[in-house]
Amino acid sequence: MSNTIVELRDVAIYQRENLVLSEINLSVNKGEFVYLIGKTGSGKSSFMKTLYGDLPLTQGSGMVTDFDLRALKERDIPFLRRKLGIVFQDFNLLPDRTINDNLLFVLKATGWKDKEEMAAKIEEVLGRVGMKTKGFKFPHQLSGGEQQRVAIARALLNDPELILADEPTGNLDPQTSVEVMKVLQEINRNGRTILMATHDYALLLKFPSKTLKCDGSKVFEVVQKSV
Ligand SMILES: Nc1ncnc2c1ncn2[C@@H]1O[C@H](COP(=O)(O)OP(=O)(O)OP(=O)(O)O)[C@@H](O)[C@H]1O
Repeated sequence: MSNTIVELRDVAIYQRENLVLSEINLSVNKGEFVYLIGKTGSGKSSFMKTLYGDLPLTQGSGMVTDFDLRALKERDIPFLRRKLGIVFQDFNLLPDRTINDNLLFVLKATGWKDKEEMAAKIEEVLGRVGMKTKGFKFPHQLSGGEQQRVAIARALLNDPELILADEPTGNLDPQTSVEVMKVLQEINRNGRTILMATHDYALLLKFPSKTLKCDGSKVFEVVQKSV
């Protein structure tokens, strides 16, 4: 089996007719933790959207897990998304139901049927993010950091091959950001591949890892200076 989770060759990314990024050549291997950095408007979100099939790939070639992005049809997208865990800046939890029911909703929507298996899975993912005892709460009863932990737990439900996190600490204070980051690091240590877009350079210094930068419509790997 291939060790590569993401492979982009000569990719250009457009928003409508505007070229956002071009000549992208990169791969992400299984088990890596990769940052995607760059100024606001440099194309980080467009890059992430291309990987999860929200922005069609029209130029170059791209593979994400075993999906060919150029050949991706509308009907393939739910299947691609099942191989991915996606975490956003705003936690996107459904406000009208408890944490357990938020997770149950996703399991049912992705084809799970067995009640006991679903309950066990929910307990497992909440345990991984340190939220096992809070499943009965509603999102508004949790802090931002706790809501983001739940969003990460939700991303883990279908054992994704790749976690795409777009500014996951963007709405959190510095200390809470570090806590959420530790959760992501732990998940990565357990073997999961993570690609995280961020503009939080303090986190990069605290948790150094492979870093890709969007700048001047290019994406390139940067070598972090040691602190
Ligand atoms: N739906 C859209 N339609 C047209 N242009 C868009 C759209 N979304 C983004 N853009 C443009 O594409 C470029 C890249 O935006 P993108 O959101 O990918 O940047 P970003 O690096 O994620 O920025 P931020 O850190 O502010 O989220 C910007 O010039 C933006 O104005």
